[in-house]
Amino acid sequence: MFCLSQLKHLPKVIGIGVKKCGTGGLITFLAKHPLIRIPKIHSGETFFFTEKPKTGPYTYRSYFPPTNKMELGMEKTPIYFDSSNINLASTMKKMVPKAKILLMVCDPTMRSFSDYIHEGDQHPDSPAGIVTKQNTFEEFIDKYVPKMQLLLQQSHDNHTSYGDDYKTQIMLRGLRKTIPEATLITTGLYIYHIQTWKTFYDKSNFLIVDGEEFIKNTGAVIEQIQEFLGIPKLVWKEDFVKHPDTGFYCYRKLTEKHLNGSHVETDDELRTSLKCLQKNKGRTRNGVKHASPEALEKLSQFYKPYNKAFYQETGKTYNWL
Ligand SMILES: Nc1ncnc2c1ncn2[C@@H]1O[C@H](COP(=O)(O)OS(=O)(=O)O)[C@@H](OP(=O)(O)O)[C@H]1O
Repeated sequence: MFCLSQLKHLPKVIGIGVKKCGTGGLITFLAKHPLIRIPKIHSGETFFFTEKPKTGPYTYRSYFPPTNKMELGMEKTPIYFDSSNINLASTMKKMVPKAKILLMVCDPTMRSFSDYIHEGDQHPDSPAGIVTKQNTFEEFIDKYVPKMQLLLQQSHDNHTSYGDDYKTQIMLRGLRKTIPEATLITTGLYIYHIQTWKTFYDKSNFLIVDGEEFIKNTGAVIEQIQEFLGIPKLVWKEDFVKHPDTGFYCYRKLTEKHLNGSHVETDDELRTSLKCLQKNKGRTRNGVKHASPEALEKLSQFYKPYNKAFYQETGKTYNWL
């Protein structure tokens, strides 16, 4: 008998994070490409490597829709990047050695505030959600930044460079279990979390995307990713249009009538034709929810040396200092 699961394959593309950097937009817009196929569950998030890696490749494969030789199965689970399991990258490499990895980073200060709002709204009973209900963002920063500074100082000993400090990499990942709400801050210490990925994936299979750039130039970033994945460019810059109210890019396939200008759309027509991300995306970056500039400045000062080290590590200057 013909069995669909026989046509299921392991993914060829995995988005590993970073949480709140735009990973939802990344997978949603990439899935507009006819060769990219994503799991139907949880916005394409399987959590396989954090929840059940021991169940093996057969289980992992079962999450994906059937794909032919040309098609690329893709998932993204933002927590992979800095999960408590330091061996996650090595397990992934063993199971899907040829997968291309997408890492979307963004300004860690803005990421932290976005995560703070997200946990309070989406997971009010989680440790982070409870802390966000009990503290304003400013109070949270005043309590937890000094705590993190102390832990980092104690762990760092005599190390001169940040990234290769294995003890601190382990310590930060361990905080997920001991002080879970601290991840609102520690996830943004990219320089530590990237180390294990660097060990297992070389540049040809690992693309770092800037989430801030993605917000500003969504279509250009999506074009760049298609190049990296080696698939024909079928989703273009021109397929993305800014929503007249939110200012975020949404998808709308460019058609002949747009090209020849035979029909000029009203804002209302535009609103109904756009395929935007769900409503809980875009709460902080366009100022619907805002934090005090002082709290953001404190956090940004805290991240500064770690951002600099990350710039050096990746050989790219982002705009977060
Ligand atoms: N096109 C478009 N529309 C709406 N929102 C956009 C878009 N592109 C990027 N973003 C930013 O994505 C942020 C959410 O990040 P993630 O999708 O990674 O969140 S999650 O980890 O999956 O929960 C989300 O963060 P918030 O602004 O805090 O909601 C957005 O700023």
